[in-house]
Amino acid sequence: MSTHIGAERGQIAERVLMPGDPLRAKWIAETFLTDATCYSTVRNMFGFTGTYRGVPVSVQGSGMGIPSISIYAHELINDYGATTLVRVGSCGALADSLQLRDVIAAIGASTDSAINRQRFDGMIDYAPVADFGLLRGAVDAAAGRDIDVKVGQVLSADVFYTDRPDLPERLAGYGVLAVEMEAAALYTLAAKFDVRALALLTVSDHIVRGEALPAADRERSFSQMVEIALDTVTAES
Ligand SMILES: O=P(O)(O)O[C@H]1O[C@H](CO)[C@@H](O)[C@H]1O
Ligand SMILES: O=c1cc[nH]c(=O)[nH]1
Repeated sequence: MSTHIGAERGQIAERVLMPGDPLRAKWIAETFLTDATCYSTVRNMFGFTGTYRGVPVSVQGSGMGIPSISIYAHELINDYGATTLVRVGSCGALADSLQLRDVIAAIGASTDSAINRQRFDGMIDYAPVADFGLLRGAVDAAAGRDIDVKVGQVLSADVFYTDRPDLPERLAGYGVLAVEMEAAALYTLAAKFDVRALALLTVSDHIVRGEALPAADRERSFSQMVEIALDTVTAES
């Protein structure tokens, strides 16, 4: 096992879906995968492997925030050989055009995290971006299911209860659709280790309008996003 995942090498598929919520991981495995088995309960950050249309797929909870997803993505890639990581998360909408339950494919992720300032000595504003093949695959998969996926940039915020709500709202004026807390780290680590990553997000609340879905819906109702993710990761097999 690795430091934070209780699986043997070979128990985790090359294709991994990564919800922040470990109970969303359980719901995805039980609802969408065939013959899913749980390979890790360490810290209750559940991981499952099964098949989707005959292709091995794993689902690993990432936890909330950049430090947590960085640990799981690092170990999935370096200890278990994961090559395709698709985050399936929730987000808070900034753009007026977005409605609750809309699905976003994050083409890039701005962040207020210092991870890349540290990495590049504060000299470079690194731009974490999605893998283009996965992004195109997700757009095609959504079209095949008649789902209107919104492609755009998101903010990966370090702080959920921010003292500076003016900053995300200002970013909305620069095309940032929504706020979540992990994509920038996932994209950066995927680039560092030469693997593929994409963040798909479902709008669970609207930050500007003050609308929100309940916790049970965030855990167990984002079927469209999950189906797009599964179609995408299994498209080339
Ligand atoms: O629903 P998940 O995937 O956890 O994603 C979003 O929800 C959490 C905050 O409530 C953060 O992790 C944010 O990125
Ligand atoms: O990070 C997040 C996720 C959902 N909603 C928010 O407002 N922020």
